[in-house]
Amino acid sequence: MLSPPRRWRWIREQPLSSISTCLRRGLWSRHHYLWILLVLLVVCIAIQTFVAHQARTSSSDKLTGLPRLRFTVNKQHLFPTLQNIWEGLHSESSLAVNQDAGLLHTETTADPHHENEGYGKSLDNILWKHVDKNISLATGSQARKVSPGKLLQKHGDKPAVEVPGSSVLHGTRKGLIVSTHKRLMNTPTPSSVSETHINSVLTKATCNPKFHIVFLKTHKTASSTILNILYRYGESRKLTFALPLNKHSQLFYPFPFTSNFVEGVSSRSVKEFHIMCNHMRFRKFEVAKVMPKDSFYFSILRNPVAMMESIFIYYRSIPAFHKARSLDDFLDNGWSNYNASVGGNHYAHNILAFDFGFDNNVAADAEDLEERASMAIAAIEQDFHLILISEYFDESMILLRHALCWSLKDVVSFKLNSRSEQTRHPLLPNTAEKIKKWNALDWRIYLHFNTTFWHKVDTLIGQERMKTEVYELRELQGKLANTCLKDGGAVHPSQIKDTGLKPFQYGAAVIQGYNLNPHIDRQTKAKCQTLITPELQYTDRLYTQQFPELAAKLKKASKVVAPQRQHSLASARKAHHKQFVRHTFSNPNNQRAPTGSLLTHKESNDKARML
Ligand SMILES: Nc1ncnc2c1ncn2[C@@H]1O[C@H](COP(=O)(O)OS(=O)(=O)O)[C@@H](OP(=O)(O)O)[C@H]1O
Repeated sequence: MLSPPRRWRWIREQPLSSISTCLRRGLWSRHHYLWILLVLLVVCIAIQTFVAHQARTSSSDKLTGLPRLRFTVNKQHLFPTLQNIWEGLHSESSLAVNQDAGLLHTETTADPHHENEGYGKSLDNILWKHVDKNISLATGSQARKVSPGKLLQKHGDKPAVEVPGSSVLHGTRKGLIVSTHKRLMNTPTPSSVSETHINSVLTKATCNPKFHIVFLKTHKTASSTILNILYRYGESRKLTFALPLNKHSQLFYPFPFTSNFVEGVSSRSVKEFHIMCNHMRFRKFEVAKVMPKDSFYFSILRNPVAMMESIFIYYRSIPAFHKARSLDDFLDNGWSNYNASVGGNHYAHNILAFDFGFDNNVAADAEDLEERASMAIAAIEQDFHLILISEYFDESMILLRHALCWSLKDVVSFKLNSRSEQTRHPLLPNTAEKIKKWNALDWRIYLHFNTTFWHKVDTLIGQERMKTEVYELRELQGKLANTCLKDGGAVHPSQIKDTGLKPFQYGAAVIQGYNLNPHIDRQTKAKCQTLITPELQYTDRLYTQQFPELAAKLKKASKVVAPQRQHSLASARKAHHKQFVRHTFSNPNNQRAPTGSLLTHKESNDKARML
């Protein structure tokens, strides 16, 4: 062993050419601690670089759908989504939540819907490619251009329908104080989830599109436009609809819904229904017999003031309105003109409450009005995941698309079932107040859900994001109108060239429709046509696709009746319907059915007029 001074000398005397010698020299030099620090520094930098690289890789994995984890980890469990939160909050127990989430996950990977997704997408792509082409053409001066505003009324800052009293309504946009509110605070709603959590969900989330859906189609609330969205979504993905028995257009409204109103239930010919969306008088326990447990329930409400103006024109022929010279005349003599036990009169009084399955006959000064309103609101909160607002249709679509985990393109639409200006009647200043009083139950329900709607917007989406998405949606709709429509907007029914696309006309209303742009190719035309196909024709088509044999039988039956009667189709259905209803309502359990005509306004009329 060399002593330290001799060791330094020996190292210094070694040739510098060798690296090991160099290192040894450094380490054994008097500044060797500096070398140790340098090495530690290099190691630290290397570790940091490695960690940063790993983080980048994993975040890009999340964005691309976690490809590395896909086969081993359930994404839903990694990042709770907006959709999960909605479901979770409405499930009856945490156990149920877990079961449902598991169910959804299994179905999402195993369901033919997902295998078929490409089918729908490829057809959609044809349309969207065409739209994009049109946009680039539209930048040239020759192109027809339609602003989003021409096709759809702008909402948000301005009410969709200017009715006296709408300022009152807009005053309540956020600031509702309904006596029922406190009581309902304990009801779990999506709004009770913290905003921070939701925002983090919105930025990180991946989610699975929902396709088990129940839409309660309320009256005169823009529900036909939503029906069209659901029909298109389902048809392009080959989903199964819970359609009315015997090719009816409605689920035997106004009778309280019963599971055997649905085609394929009694015969057990349909294994699973994906979407239920035709008019019905809601009864949750009966709907639940038909629809999967994890179904998403939603509906739409409209300001009862604007709604009543629409109803008065559309259902002008119901007994309650018969004698009235005007809406004011009816409202001034409401109770003397209105007999609740006469068929069809339910349209005239608290129709929203009626459609949701409640007793609609309550006076504004009734002692139990507040209690009944609270109960109705609590029941709706319990049964429905989301309640949309017609006045804010575009905002509603954004909320819906997030809840269902759908794309923006999935919720584009053209306004359907809209009256021409000539059949709209401006209301006198105090008429709005009279309507609120006459429909006191509906008014309370509407106020409550108008508030929860905006609360959801604030907590789940945020005002800024909502504005951006509404803008994008309107842009898309404008572009779609440029591609699909002749003259870019709705026309008087007499101007509709293709009679198969003419909407059903009823009462004193003139319901507008659309003409297709004649300069589009066949495939694009087929796709555009789905956007403007009215409710009755589309329901007919889906029934024929889903039940070809039954549809053929019904067609044959109607041909037999045809020579005897002009109104062949309606008559055949009427016979089937009467027989069915007699059978169904001879059961004492179904005695809740209201009296009056067995057929609804749409069904009792001559469909041949329109088909
Ligand atoms: N996108 C959009 N935004 C706002 N409002 C809309 C939209 N689509 C339809 N509508 C209006 O909704 C009314 C028709 O409602 P429904 O389709 O539910 O009627 S029906 O009960 O099925 O007959 C009807 O109202 P009125 O025109 O006042 O009668 C339509 O104009």
